[in-house]
Amino acid sequence: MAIFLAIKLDGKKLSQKIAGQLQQRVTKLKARGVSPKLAVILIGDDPASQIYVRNKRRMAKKIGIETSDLRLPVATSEEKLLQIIAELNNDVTVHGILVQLPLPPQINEETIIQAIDPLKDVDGFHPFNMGKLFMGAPYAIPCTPNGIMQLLAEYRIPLAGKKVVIVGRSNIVGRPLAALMINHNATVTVAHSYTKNLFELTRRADILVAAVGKAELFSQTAIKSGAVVIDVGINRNAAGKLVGDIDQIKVADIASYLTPVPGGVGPMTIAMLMKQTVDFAERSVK
Ligand SMILES: Nc1nc(=O)c2c([nH]1)NC[C@@H]1CN(c3ccc(C(=O)N[C@@H](CCC(=O)O)C(=O)O)cc3)C=[N+]21
Ligand SMILES: [Mg+2]
Repeated sequence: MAIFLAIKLDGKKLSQKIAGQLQQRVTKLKARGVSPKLAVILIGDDPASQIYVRNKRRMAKKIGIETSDLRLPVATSEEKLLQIIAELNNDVTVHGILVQLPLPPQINEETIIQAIDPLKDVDGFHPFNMGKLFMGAPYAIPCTPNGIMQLLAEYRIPLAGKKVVIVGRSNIVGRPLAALMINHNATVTVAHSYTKNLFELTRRADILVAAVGKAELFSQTAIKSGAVVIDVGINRNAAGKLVGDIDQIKVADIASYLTPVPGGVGPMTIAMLMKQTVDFAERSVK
């Protein structure tokens, strides 16, 4: 069996390169009197959402994108949230709207996602955008899957004809990533909690994407020698350390490429959110 020392798929580095490109586009937009603006709504105190909000504010500032962060109490009603979304939809100075998920139980996620103007839907979660994506003609692309695709492209990792196994079928990651991979001619399998003999399946993958939210679930026995491994998980282990769904140390010895946690998929998600906002702002003046 060949021994690999996985090459790091450096999301932090690529996200900084993308930020530099976006900065130039924002400068041009501002010269034309358009200041790209992203509105973020955060309800409650989901830990992953807190990290996301903090890091995206930082990157937006660096690029020159305006942000308005609205923090609402966990008891906020659906009616109130719908009213805020309607105001943002009608505000011509706002180019992108993002409502942090998950939402508290009194608010229906589907109702909220459908209320966002699809042309301002930076997450790409609206049925219009999901439908376009699944038909192979995307308008807005969900940020985490888009970030994964950009990272694979940067490292020239071919997708056509490759066996891709995605573990996790969320609307945020698994489902839209499957659509993108199909659009790039990969052969895609989506596994989930009902999948039988999970590791037998993942061991056949040329490219494995782990998006289940279970700390270090996948180790050497789950992975083919030389596989490309993408770790989407953000979990806390028993010691309170941020860890992915992949046992990074063990898998680094057999994978050909591996995304670290942190510094892999997370920063790419944010870079794609920024890119989507700038794309929307440019489309608003074209
Ligand atoms: N509508 C919606 N869209 C989302 O895309 C969405 C969401 N809601 N809710 C929460 C999850 C989670 N998420 C993260 C993105 C980046 C990092 C991130 O920056 N990660 C850094 C963490 C580094 C640090 O510890 O600061 C890294 O992996 O390197 C984390 C989490 C987006 N999500
Ligand atoms: Mg995301």
